[in-house]
Amino acid sequence: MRRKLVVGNWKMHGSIATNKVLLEGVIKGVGQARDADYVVCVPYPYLCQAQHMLEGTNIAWGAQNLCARGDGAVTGAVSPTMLTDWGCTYVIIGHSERRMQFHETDDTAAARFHAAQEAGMTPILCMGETREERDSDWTEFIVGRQLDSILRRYGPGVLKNSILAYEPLWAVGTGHPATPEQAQEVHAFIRARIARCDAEIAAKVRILYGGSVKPENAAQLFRMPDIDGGLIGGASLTAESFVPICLAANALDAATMHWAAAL
Ligand SMILES: O=C[C@H](O)COP(=O)(O)O
Repeated sequence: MRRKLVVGNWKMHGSIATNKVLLEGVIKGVGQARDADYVVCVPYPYLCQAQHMLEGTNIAWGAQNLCARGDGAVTGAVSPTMLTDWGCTYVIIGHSERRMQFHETDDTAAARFHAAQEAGMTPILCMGETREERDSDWTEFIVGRQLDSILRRYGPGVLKNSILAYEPLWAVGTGHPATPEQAQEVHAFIRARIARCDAEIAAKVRILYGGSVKPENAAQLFRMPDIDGGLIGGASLTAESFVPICLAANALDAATMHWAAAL
């Protein structure tokens, strides 16, 4: 039984004042929701604020990127141990915005994925195809390549302590999410590809869907058999939209767990 997980990715949004309102609302809204896991990935300058406000709650915090190297002469970079110093337990790796706008590659994503694990964090590896790639029927090729960049370097064992996220670029920030069936198809493909290496790990790894998830569509997406929660961008910026998404995951998980326990 895979526990549902909802991760908010604030991207480059926030201020000390607005974060305070948002986090207070999220703590109030999901503080009692213990049947799923919740994380917020905040911009670096707000890690201190996240730690201060979330320590001792059921909401974890993380970063949106890291440098694969240890402390050293790398101007502008943030090392894995700097993140763990602020209590980060998760870090997003290979988000499409990093790949497109900062020229990050499968190779650099793999190195950062590994560095995050070495520092004791759980990396959230993002994968997904563009609209053109989907229209050319390349979805499995692109997502398979992104997944294989990790598998072929480190083997399936590294997926024990990691999260995968399918985020089709055509759905990110567009208001046009993948249908539950479209997302399920790719999630099932990812799981089957891992199962070729290790069936047990494939059955256990959590695969999130990201791309225009809203309170209105979250439950339908999360109900699909291979979708284990969501990576939420725009809708994670207010408690009014993020909390219902978190609660959708919580309610589904609670219902599924009670059902499974009754068998
Ligand atoms: O990391 C989050 C994704 O990029 C999804 O963003 P979105 O929910 O604004 O579409």
